[in-house]
Amino acid sequence: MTLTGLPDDTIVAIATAPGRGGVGIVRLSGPQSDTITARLTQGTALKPRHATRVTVHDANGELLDDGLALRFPGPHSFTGEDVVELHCHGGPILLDLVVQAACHAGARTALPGEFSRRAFLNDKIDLTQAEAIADLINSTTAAAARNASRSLTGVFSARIDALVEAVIGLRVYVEAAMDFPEEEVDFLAEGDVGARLEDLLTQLDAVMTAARQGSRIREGMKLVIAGAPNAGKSSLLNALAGRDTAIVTDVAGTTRDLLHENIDIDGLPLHIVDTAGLRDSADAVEKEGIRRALAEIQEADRVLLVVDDSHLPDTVDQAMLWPPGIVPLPDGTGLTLIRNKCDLSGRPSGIVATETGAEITLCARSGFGVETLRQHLRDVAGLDASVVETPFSARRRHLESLARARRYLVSAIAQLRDAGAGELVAEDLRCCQDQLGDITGRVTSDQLLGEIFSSFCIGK
Ligand SMILES: Nc1nc2c(c(=O)[nH]1)N(C=O)[C@@H](CNc1ccc(C(=O)N[C@@H](CCC(=O)O)C(=O)O)cc1)CN2
Ligand SMILES: Nc1nc2c(ncn2[C@@H]2O[C@H](COP(=O)(O)OP(=O)(O)OP(=O)(O)O)[C@@H](O)[C@H]2O)c(=O)[nH]1
Ligand SMILES: [Mg+2]
Repeated sequence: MTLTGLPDDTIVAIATAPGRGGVGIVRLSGPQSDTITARLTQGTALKPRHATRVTVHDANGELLDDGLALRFPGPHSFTGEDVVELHCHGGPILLDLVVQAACHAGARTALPGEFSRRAFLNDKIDLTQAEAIADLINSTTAAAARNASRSLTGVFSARIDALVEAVIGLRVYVEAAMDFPEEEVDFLAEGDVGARLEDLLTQLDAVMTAARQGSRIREGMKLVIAGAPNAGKSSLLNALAGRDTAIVTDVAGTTRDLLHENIDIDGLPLHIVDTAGLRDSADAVEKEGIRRALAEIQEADRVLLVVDDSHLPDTVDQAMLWPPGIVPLPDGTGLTLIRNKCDLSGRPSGIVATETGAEITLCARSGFGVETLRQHLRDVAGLDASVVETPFSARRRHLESLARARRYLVSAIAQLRDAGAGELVAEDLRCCQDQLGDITGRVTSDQLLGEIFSSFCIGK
């Protein structure tokens, strides 16, 4: 570390995906990038930001590869430091040899996320952008990738920065008012502070709604299909997945282990788990299957409780259907009752809202009515196209900070209304600003940085 807290060593890593490929890139970042590259390429001159044909050699001067080198002198590089990329042939053994040669010449191998971390430390990107890089790389649907790209270009950061600016504006005003204790109350009233706080709350809520959707698209929703044996759970999984992934038979107790399937509905990733039918069983294997089913239910965002509608009255108490003796659903877990086999019951397919959630009548075997379930899942995920202007990717971490910022803002509004106390309003606004600052990393602890960047892949 230098006195400024910025790193003074040079890191190296393979930047391309592990495994074989046409081309593989070894990237260096740090003050010795140029001298290390000169050793590897036997001193070939590199014009900044131009590709140059080079031969790459190991510590003994033996030829390793015929490739291209690309030099980005700091601060005009991805990390803000001197960066050199060696575009080699994409063989993993060869690329490792190039990395070893770089290390022999003075570099050290990078930790996961270390390139992005340096870009952050050099103010090239903020935290939401760094997280967007990881999200872009890890996204499993096109919608998630598009959202991450928008966060990377700073769409989310700009929304947070706008909120922070509004908070600062209010803080300045309120703190100025405190300098005139005699007229403080009038000052606050004249400045329309109450209305401005309310306005800020509206803006914050809009960002929260967008962030919640972004987080949903990023993380998806975990759906657990549960119910009595033979209700048609595996048939429903197959209908949602659009292929015969699970074994379906008329033998009660067909599914004994968990079956996982990942699909997406209009870009919303769904992690679906089919489970063993819940019943009292003496069979050791089935018992274990049921134990695993119950454990999955505890982790679910939503449970699809499948029942054979041909044995069911018109109105049912969902709680009564929950198999007796089975642990209740955790708070906050959504429940949708699926009346299956409507071809046998004769009930028209469709959806009705109930006190505790929704009831959907369908036929899993033919797929009739499954589209209604898909639409319902989009709705409960909050993916209402009318809600969001520009979607961006967001994480739980962001939602938590936004929620804390909101609590301080609500408290500030109450302090102003109930006590008219500028000092308390100012303190709440300061805390609110800190929470927002955590999102972009304007004020962030080292521990949080460690958590974020260590989840990256190496070479990023
Ligand atoms: N070969 C290669 N492809 C890549 C990257 C890379 O590092 N190398 N990237 C990285 O992971 C991404 C592109 N991101 C980049 C971001 C900034 C700069 C950069 O040089 N920024 C300078 C100059 C700005 C300019 O000229 O527009 C700067 O910010 O000052 C380069 C790449 C995706 N593709
Ligand atoms: N008529 C009709 N039969 C269905 C429907 N859905 C499933 N079945 C039949 O019901 C039987 C049980 O279906 P599964 O999907 O294996 O049921 P399950 O809930 O996974 O059963 P277990 O794995 O044993 O707990 C099979 O014979 C299916 O063909 C439906 O909508 N209509
Ligand atoms: Mg089954």
